[in-house]
Amino acid sequence: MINREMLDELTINEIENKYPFIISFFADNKLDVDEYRNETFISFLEHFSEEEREEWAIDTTKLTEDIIVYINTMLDFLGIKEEKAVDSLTIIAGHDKSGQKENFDNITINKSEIISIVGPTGSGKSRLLADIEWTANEDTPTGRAILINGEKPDKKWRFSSGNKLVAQLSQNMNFVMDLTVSEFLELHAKSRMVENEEEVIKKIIEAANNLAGEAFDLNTPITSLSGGQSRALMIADTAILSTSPIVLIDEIENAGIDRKKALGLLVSKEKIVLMATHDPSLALMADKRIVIRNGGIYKVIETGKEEKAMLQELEKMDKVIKGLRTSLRKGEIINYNDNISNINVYESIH
Ligand SMILES: Nc1ncnc2c1ncn2[C@@H]1O[C@H](COP(=O)(O)OP(=O)(O)OP(=O)(O)O)[C@@H](O)[C@H]1O
Repeated sequence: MINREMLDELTINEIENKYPFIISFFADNKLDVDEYRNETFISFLEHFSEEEREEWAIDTTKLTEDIIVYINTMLDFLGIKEEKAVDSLTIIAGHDKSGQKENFDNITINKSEIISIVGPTGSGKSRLLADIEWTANEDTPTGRAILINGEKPDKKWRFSSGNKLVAQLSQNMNFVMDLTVSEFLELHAKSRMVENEEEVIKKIIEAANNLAGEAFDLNTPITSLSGGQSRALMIADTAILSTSPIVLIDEIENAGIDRKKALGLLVSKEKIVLMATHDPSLALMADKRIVIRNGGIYKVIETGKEEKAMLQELEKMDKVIKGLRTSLRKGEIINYNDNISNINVYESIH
C-alpha cells in the first residue's frame, strides 16, 4: 500500500520502476511526465501555471488522491499486497448427503502439510475441495465452514481476482492463449510484478523440466505442449509464482510427470496442499488422508510407518510400470522373466 507521505518521497522514475502500470495512469490523464522523471509527482504537478490548470482542467489535489487510489487498487487487483501468511486451514463439520452430522468436529491442516482426499466415486471429494475454495460458511450443500488461521476468512478472498487464497490445479489444463512458453511466463511474471523476472522464469523452467520427462523448449507454443509438460509447467508456475497459500489438486494423473517431486516442490514453498485422488501412491504420499463417505468426512487417518513402507513398494511397482511403458513406446518386446525379476515386490510384501 502507498500513502501520501510515501508518494512524496518517490521520484517519477522510482514510481515507474516500482509500479510499472502507472504509465497507463499518466496516459489516461494526459500527463506528460517525460521531462520530470527526476522530480516527485507533486513537484511535477506544481509546474503547471494557473492558466494551464484552468485551460486543461487540471485539479492537482484530485490527481494526487487519484494516483494513490490507482496504485493501491492495482496492487490489490494484481495480488501484490502483503497479506498475512496463512498458517492453518480448519474445516468445521457439516453434514453428509443424508443430513447426518459428519464424523468429526473440526480438522486443522497446517502450512507445508499434504492432505489426500479419498473415497468412492461420487462420494464428495471434489465437493470438499470446492468448499475450501469458496471458504464455505455453512452456505454450501455440506453446511461446512472453513476457517483460516482459526478465524472466519474475509469475504474478499472469494472475489479477489489476483490475490487468491486458493490455486486450483484441475484435471483439464486447456490453454487457449496463443503464446510461447517464455511469453506466457513473462506475462505471468509481469502481472505479478516480480522484481527479478528473468531469474524467476529460469527457476520455473528448471523446476518444470525437473518434473517432466522431456525438456521444454522456451519457444514452443503452450498449446503444443504435451499433457505432462503442460502439467509440469503449471505446477512449477503455481509453486514459484503464485501467491496463493493453498493449492487444491483434483487428481494429478500419471501424465509423465514426477508426482512425488511435484508435491515436494509445492510443499517446499510452504503451501498447504490438498488433493483428491484414487491413486494409492498419491494417497500415501500425503501426511494424512481424509476419507469421504456419502458426502461426509468419515475419518482422518495419519499415514503410518507401515503405510510409508508400503509406499516404497508401490514406488517400485510404479517404476516397473514406467519401465514397461517406455519399452512398449519404443516398440520393444516385453520379456516376462526380466520384468518379474525386476519386480521382486511380492516377496517383500508377503
Ligand atoms: N454433504 C453433501 N450434501 C449434499 N450433496 C453433496 C454432499 N457432498 C457431495 N455432494 C454432491 O454429490 C455429488 C458428487 O460429489 P463429488 O463430485 O464431490 O464426488 P467425487 O468424490 O469428487 O467423485 P469422483 O471421484 O467421481 O470425482 C456432487 O453433486 C456434490 O455436490
